[in-house]
Order: sequence, then C-alpha cells, then structure tokens
Amino acid sequence: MQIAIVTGASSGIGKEFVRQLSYCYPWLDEIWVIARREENLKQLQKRIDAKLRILPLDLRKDSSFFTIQKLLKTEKPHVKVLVNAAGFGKIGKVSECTTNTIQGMITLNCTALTKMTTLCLPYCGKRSHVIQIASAAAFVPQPGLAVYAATKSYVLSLSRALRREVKQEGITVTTVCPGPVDTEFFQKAGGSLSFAKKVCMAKADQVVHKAILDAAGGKELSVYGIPMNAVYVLCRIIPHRVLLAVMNLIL
Ligand SMILES: NC(=O)C1=CN([C@@H]2O[C@H](COP(=O)(O)OP(=O)(O)OC[C@H]3O[C@@H](n4cnc5c(N)ncnc54)[C@H](OP(=O)(O)O)[C@@H]3O)[C@@H](O)[C@H]2O)C=CC1
Ligand SMILES: CC(=O)[C@H](N)C(=O)O
Repeated sequence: MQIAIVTGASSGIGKEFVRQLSYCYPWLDEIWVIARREENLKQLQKRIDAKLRILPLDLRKDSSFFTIQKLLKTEKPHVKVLVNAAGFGKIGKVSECTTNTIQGMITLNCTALTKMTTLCLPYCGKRSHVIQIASAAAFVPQPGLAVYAATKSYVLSLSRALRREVKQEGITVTTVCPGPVDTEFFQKAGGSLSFAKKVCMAKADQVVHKAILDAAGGKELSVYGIPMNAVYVLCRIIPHRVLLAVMNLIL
C-alpha cells in the first residue's frame, strides 16, 4: 500500500496538502489524515476522490503515537509523502504566555513533528518525500512570537540535518517556510496582525502548490513569494540585531 500522511489536515495548509496530493499523486492508495477535529476530516473526504484514513488524534498526547505506530506496524505501508503541518502559535510577549501555551507549542511544533518523522522514516524509501512545515519565522528571532519562532527554527535545523542523513536512502526532506498565510492560524494566535503581515499574506493553495513542486524537485527549502524570498536573503546578510530593530518598528 502506497500512502501519504498529513498532520494538521483538518484546516489551512494541511487540508490544502490533502486536496492537492489527491490529484498530484492519484496512484496513492490512501491518504492518512491526522487532526483532532474528526468532523472536518470527514467533510474533507466528501470533497476529494482519494481514499482518506481518518485518524482523529491529538498529537500532544503520547497515546496518539502508540496508535500511529501500531497502525504502521499492522499495515506496513510505503510512506511516499509525509507532511508535518500540525502546529500553532500564540502572539504576545513570552511573559504574557501561560506555561501551558508555551509547553503546547513546543510539544506540538517540535516534539510531535520529530516523533511523526522518526515513526514514519522506516516506512519511507526511494523517492519518498518528507515535507516539514516550518515558517519564515524560522529565519530570525521574532519578538511577540518568540516561542513560536524558536520552535520553527528547531524544525528548520532538524530538517536540514535530517535531509543529509536520509539522502542515501533516496528520501528527500523539504522544509517549507511560508510568511503569513490566510488560514485559521491568526484567529487562534490572538493579538493583532501588523500592516506588514497583512500586505504579505499568501493563499494556502499557492504555498502548497509550490511546496509540492519543490518537494518533487528534491529542494531543501520551499519559500513562497517575492517578499519572503527577500526576507530569506536579508536574514542571511544583515546582522540579526539590525533586523530585530527594524522588526520592532514594522511587526
Ligand atoms: N498561517 C500562517 O501564516 C503560517 C502557518 N505556518 C505553519 O503551518 C502549519 C499549519 O498551520 P495553518 O494551516 O496556517 O493553521 P490552521 O490553524 O488552519 O491549522 C493547524 C492544523 O494543526 C492541527 N492541530 C492543532 N493542534 C493539534 C493537535 N494537538 N493535534 C493534532 N493536530 C493539531 C489543527 O487541527 P485540529 O484543531 O483539528 O486538531 C489544524 O489542522 C503550522 O505548523 C503553522 O505553524 C507557517 C507559516 C505561516
Ligand atoms: C505565522 C507564521 O509562521 C508567519 N510566518 C509569521 O511570521 O507571521
């Protein structure tokens, strides 16, 4: 059985991946979709042809990983595509975040992504693609979204190293680093959206379209749009203390 696995499939970027994978990879036997909102996953099945295996799981819970591990052991699928999209962020100073929120971001954005990746890798092989959803927030620290940005730096660092480790096996790892994307993310994140972010807001379908192409091309990074590619270059050439001072003014 050849499958794709998508976490965070109940909305936004993850949901868009499921939709686009279903027609870019029509030969997949199943797409395993993971998120807590089962109803959203059921609704998604009504709108696409691919067979979905609905896994309503909370990835902050250890028990969810036992379920996934058991399923992988039973089905022994070839995981052709793994998309780790589940994640969230909270806007506000670190001192204003509760320890629960901070722990939640680290657990979901870092620990769960790492666990999913390590659980699935033994089932990946030649021409399998691991697609990790990081963020442009991974490029430079982001006051006001500090813990979230730090979790995304972790994802980027982990995924770039992993890419080298699994290259020999023919597995590619592509890290997707979008700027602001129009999804439920910012409703859940609270706080207000800066003018700069509103201007740079991208559509999920375009970010995902590029990510799927970049993964198929074996690229290391997928950065959608001119503004975020400019941010990427600036973050590499301008000292971060200067960037942080500018960000303080515009974000
Ligand atoms: N929107 C943006 O501007 C950007 C987003 N990103 C990243 O993209 C990814 C997707 O976000 P986006 O689509 O925008 O936001 P959404 O809020 O629309 O999607 C988040 C997804 O994560 C799932 N999720 C949240 N908590 C859990 C949990 N405990 N267990 C399992 N699944 C969970 C949600 O499903 P459910 O609630 O049903 O569990 C949902 O499917 C995230 O990693 C985010 O950091 C990166 C850059 C920019
Ligand atoms: C939410 C995001 O990840 C986005 N790149 C941002 O920094 O706003």
